[in-house]
Amino acid sequence: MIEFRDVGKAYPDGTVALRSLSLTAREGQITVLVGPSGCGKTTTLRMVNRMVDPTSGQVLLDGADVGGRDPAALRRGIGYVIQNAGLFPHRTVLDNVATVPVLLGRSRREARTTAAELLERVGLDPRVGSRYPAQLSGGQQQRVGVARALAGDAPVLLMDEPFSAVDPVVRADLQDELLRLQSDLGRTILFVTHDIDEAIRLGDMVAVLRVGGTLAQFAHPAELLSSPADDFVAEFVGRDRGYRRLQFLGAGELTLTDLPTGPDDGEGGWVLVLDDDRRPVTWRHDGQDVAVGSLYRADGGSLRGALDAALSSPSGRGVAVDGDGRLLGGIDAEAVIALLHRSSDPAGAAR
Ligand SMILES: Nc1ncnc2c1ncn2[C@@H]1O[C@H](COP(=O)(O)OP(=O)(O)OP(=O)(O)O)[C@@H](O)[C@H]1O
Repeated sequence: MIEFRDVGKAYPDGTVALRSLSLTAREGQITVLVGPSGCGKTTTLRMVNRMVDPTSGQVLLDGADVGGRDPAALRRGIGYVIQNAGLFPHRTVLDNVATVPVLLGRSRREARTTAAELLERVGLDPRVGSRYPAQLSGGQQQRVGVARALAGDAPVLLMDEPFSAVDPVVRADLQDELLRLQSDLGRTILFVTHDIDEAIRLGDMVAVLRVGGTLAQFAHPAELLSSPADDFVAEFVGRDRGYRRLQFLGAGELTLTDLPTGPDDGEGGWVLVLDDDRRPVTWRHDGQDVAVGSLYRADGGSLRGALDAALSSPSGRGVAVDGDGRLLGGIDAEAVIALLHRSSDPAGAAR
C-alpha cells in the first residue's frame, strides 16, 4: 500500500508541483494518476522511490515513511517503467531484464533464467534476449521495460507513461498484456498517464489531478464517468463519457425481444438463419445472406457489447446468445440507450 499524506512539493526555483495531496494506492490494485501536462503526476510518482523528496507531508510504503529509507535499497524493491522503456543500450535484452536480480544477489545464471521466463511472460519470443534494445521495435522495447520492472519480484511497480511512445494498436496490446499480467501477479501499481481512455481502461482507481498539483477527484472509473466531481473533471473525462460508461454497466436488465428466424424471408423482411443447435449462422434478406455482425453474450456482458451488437447488425437488431453461442433473443439500440439513461438517474433506476 502506498499512502500520500498531505504531500507538497515546491522545486527550488519556486515552482509548486504539488500543493497538498492525500490519497492511498491500495495493495494489489492499479491506481492511475491522470491529468493535464504539468499537474504533478511524475513528481508524485517519483516521490515513492525517492527520486524526488517532498517539501511537506509524507509518503508511506506499507505504513513506513520512505523518507527514512536508503534510496538505493528502496529502489531495488520497486519496479520502475518509463516512456521509451529506458533500457541500457549496451546490454542485451536478457541482461537488461537480469539487472535487478543480479543486484539483489542472485547468480548471473539464475538471473538470466528468470529473465528468459519473464520475456516469455510479457509476450516476447525468448530469442530477442540476445539482441540489443536498438534492434527491437518500440512496442517490444516497452515489453522488455515491463519485464525488467517485474524481474526483481518487487511488490510495487511505478509506471510513468510507459506506453505513450507507441502507436495506438500496439498500445492497446500492451494495455491488455498489463491487465493479464496483473490478474496473475496482483502487484501494487501506480501508473501515470495523460490519456483518460488509458486511465479508465487500466485503473482500479483513478486520481484526476489539476495543474497546480491538487486532486480534483479520486474514484473508480465508472464513478468518474457517471458522477464527475466538477466541470474540470467532466471536461477532462470528455464529451463521449456516456458511451464509455456503457462498458461498466451490466446488460442483465435488458429485455430481449423475439427475432424472426427461419430459412426464408417470405415477407421480404430480415430473418436470422440458425444451425441445428440454434446458433446464428447468417441474416437473410431478399434471398441474400448478410454476415450477422458482432454477437452479444447475454450472460455477464456489458451494455457496450449489447450496443455494439445492435449497431453492427445489418438488420438493426442485435443478436443475444448464451455461453454456448445459442440464440436467446434480440436487442434494440433504443433499449440500451434507455437503460443507460435510467442508470444515470437514480430515481429512474429505482422505479
Ligand atoms: N526539477 C524541476 N525543477 C523545477 N520545476 C520542475 C522540476 N520538475 C518538474 N517541475 C515542474 O513541476 C510541475 C509538475 O511537473 P511534473 O513533471 O510532475 O508534471 P506531469 O503532470 O508529470 O507533466 P507531464 O504530463 O507534462 O509529464 C511542472 O510545472 C514542471 O515544470
